[in-house]
Amino acid sequence: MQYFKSFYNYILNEKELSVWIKDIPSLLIHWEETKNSDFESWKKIIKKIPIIQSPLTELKNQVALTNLSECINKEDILKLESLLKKLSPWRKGPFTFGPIKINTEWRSDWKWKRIIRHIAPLKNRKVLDVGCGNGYYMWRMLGEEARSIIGVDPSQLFFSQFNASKKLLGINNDIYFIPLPFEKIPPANCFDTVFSMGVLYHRVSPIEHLSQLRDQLRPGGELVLETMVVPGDETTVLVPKGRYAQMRNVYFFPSSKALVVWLEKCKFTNIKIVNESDTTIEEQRQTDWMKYNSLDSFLNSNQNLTVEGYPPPRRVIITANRP
Ligand SMILES: Nc1ncnc2c1ncn2[C@@H]1O[C@H](C[S@+](CC[C@H]([NH3+])C(=O)[O-])CC(=O)[O-])[C@@H](O)[C@H]1O
Repeated sequence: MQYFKSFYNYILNEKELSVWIKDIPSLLIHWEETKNSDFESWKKIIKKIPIIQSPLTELKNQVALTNLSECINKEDILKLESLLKKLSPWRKGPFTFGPIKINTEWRSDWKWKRIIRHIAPLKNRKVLDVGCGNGYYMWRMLGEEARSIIGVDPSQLFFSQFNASKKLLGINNDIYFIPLPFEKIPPANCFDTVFSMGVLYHRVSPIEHLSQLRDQLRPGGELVLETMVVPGDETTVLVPKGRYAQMRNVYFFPSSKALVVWLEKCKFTNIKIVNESDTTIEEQRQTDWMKYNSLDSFLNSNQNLTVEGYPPPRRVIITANRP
């Protein structure tokens, strides 16, 4: 409950989100009761993170707390760095907390750069980020002056990383993380922009996922969809037999053209492929903050196939509207 008090206040005051009041609190009570064993230690780490008085933040061009060195001494900065390291692996970022640079597995800022120029300006929009990871993009959305941002992701580690960065950045805007699987969230038909980035290939039923995204949007609202694709025409879809680039729980990798057909089937309009690019080993790599293997270990020696023999990772960004 302690985590969700302000979120409940927010949805109680947002008429269009009041449909969530019936189901979400009971789902979150169940979540509280079934948290994994590491969560308690992550909670203790977050408790030890200092509250910064008058933090100066930068969210438009990066996620940064710029005046940390002026607020706490060198020794406390080292302590803070070791606390944050205990929340590893940090996959999405980077984050700059004064002299502490969280060099994450992904250069998520590069993806944001590819996306931001193609989407409806987020200023004053009500935004939903499905599969929000540790919330990196939520901070960037706030940097674009979105009115409110709700992220949904079942990972308890990412929820903890979000809470750590929220505490450090000292931000009390309407920005909330719901640690549940998206499929459990009732349709609200009210968001101005819904993001689904890096989630579709994890879904057993991608058409259902697209329909659920549509049903969170208001009429005319914008979907920003980012997912992995394979080369091919409208009829091409790869369903890997086992893993893909060593990832488990992956199901459908359509071509971009096939994905457009899926979106049409879900009645989206104004469908635009705005970017398609190969993922490089510079964008996804092992760092001090993510010490497990990364993309270069998941490709063959020529880097022209995954270790399983599939086409290497390529990602598309598509925008579309709910009619
Ligand atoms: N059922 C689900 N409901 C909601 N989230 C889920 C579900 N299943 C998995 N996830 C979450 O979806 C995210 C997929 S990563 C993309 C992160 C960010 N969006 C990015 O674009 O970097 C993949 C990637 O690395 O691209 C993870 O945070 C999962 O916990």
